[in-house]
Amino acid sequence: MAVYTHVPAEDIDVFLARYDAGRLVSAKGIAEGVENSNYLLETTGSTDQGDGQRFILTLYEKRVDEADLPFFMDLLDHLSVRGCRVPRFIPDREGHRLQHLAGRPACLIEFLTGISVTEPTAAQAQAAGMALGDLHKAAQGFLLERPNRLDKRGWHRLAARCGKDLDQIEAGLAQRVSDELNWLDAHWPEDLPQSVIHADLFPDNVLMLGEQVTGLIDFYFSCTDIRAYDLAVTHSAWCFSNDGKTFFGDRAAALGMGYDQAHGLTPAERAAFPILCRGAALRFLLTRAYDWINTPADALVTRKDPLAYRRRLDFYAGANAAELLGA
Ligand SMILES: Nc1ncnc2c1ncn2[C@@H]1O[C@H](COP(=O)(O)OP(=O)(O)OP(=O)(O)O)[C@@H](O)[C@H]1O
Ligand SMILES: N[C@@H](CCO)C(=O)O
Repeated sequence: MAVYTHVPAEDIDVFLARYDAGRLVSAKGIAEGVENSNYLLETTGSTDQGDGQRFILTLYEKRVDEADLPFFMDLLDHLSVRGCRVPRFIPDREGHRLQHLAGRPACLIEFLTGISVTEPTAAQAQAAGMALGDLHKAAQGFLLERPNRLDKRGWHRLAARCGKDLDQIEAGLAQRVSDELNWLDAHWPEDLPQSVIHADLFPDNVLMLGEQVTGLIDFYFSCTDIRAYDLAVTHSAWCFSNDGKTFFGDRAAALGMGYDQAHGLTPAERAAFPILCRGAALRFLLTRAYDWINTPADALVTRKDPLAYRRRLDFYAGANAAELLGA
């Protein structure tokens, strides 16, 4: 589930009155997601904003810093103007995109159609690769910057906060993480091109109709970092079974092909790709491990399995760029 903050329908109706979005017809809490509270709103509205008369209402909970919201808002406007299917933040009649509701920062957001796939096909992975390449092209010229709090230094901080509790998840995991951090410190590429990246392009953040991408959502980790690292994150999320036990080479080759069609990797990015994938695997291993350790087992939020990413890490540690991206 992801409705941490319950808002009475009457309050949503009052909130909506600030916008040219019509009156509330229904408000349903959205179960998916773990970070924020999301509602799907239907309105009577006559408006040229949003897709039909549906909107997303997001209340920001723990990990999103209110001070970062202008970066996300301006980024989505920039990408949208350049043809990317991303949800814009909707301004109220006075031009304000950021509001407060039930004591939380809250925004009304464009609704995009589509569903997120759970078992992507190679053709869907190719479409996701193209959409990521298009995003990187469209991001050129976006001048705002946001540091990646989950960069290598952030991984060290997270590992320190998890400490020996990592061994409660799996015997030897604390040492494994420490060894990997040392290896990445010695090998992480420092001179690859940087840009704004999505940084969390999992299948649940890509809306699709069949093999067409209809929307990229959940930009709340977007930041400035190594551009090819974004492809590594996407690779880690799209090219394995959920438990990380099976690598799907056909999806990986298709993802790489799609990215090449839209943007492409330089030889240096390609050579560094296995290292970037190790970093991506460690990043999700650590955030999942931190949540695992700090979320009670009986909490309403389903904890994601950190070991699914330890297995990916093992795989990446033995792989070369040709295996990961197709010849
Ligand atoms: N603009 C949108 N258009 C259509 N559906 C959306 C939109 N934004 C969010 N959703 C729906 O809400 C769900 C949760 O959104 P989102 O992924 O942003 O939540 P979150 O709490 O940030 O979760 P997480 O970070 O765990 O992915 C999505 O899976 C999707 O079903
Ligand atoms: N995509 C992340 C969760 C939130 O970003 C994961 O699967 O661990």
